[in-house]
Amino acid sequence: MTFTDRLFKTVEPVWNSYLDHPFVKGIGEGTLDKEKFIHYMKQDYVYLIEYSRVFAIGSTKANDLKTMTIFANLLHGTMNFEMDLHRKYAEKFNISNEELEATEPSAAMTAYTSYMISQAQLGGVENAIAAVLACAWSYNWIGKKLAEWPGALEHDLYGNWVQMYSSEGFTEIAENCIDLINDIAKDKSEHELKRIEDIFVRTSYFEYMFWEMAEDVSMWPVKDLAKN
Ligand SMILES: Cc1ncc(CO)c(N)n1
Repeated sequence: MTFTDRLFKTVEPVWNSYLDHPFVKGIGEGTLDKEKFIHYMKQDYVYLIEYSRVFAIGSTKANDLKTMTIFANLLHGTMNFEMDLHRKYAEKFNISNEELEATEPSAAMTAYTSYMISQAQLGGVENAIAAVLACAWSYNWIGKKLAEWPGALEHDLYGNWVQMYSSEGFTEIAENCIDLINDIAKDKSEHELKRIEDIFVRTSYFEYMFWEMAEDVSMWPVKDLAKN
């Protein structure tokens, strides 16, 4: 059993709950309210900007050129392949790239990305890959599941989302992350593996929180008291 086999067994119930989530089901069934999707895409764009920083930290923490290059390629793939999806959706919704980039961050987006960045900064390269793994892997896992749902790939609004996350290009990003953490885990003690596993579990919880934020179109759990 690989380390990622162990990780999947740990989080499988959490990941299965993504497929039951109304937002994810709405994408797969093509029934999602467009306004909820617009909120999600804007939050996800600024999420990916912060998430990209974790790949940059991973390159910094890498102990060899091969690993440094893997993180640099993942950074490039996220900024120039995955984020094009959001820019194309924004164009469809008449949202400029500048407006997209200036999206006000929600509490869930802030908490999730702050956790990933802090974990990556607090540890070695194993923390950086552990921090990003649930993100890339769970989306590819969801994308491939939804691709089997009738009409999901062809839906005129949400089909592109399912196509992206089930695509060969994104599968390569996810598999690069999986291969990297399995390689790094080879010489780690059980204590270290448990610590890395905890980061993966918490980021899997954060993924669910992000779906909740999208479904509820939420920002912060307090009124905008700071805004006069
Ligand atoms: C919140 C979130 N998790 C994972 C991915 C996949 O990169 C994404 N785009 N957004």
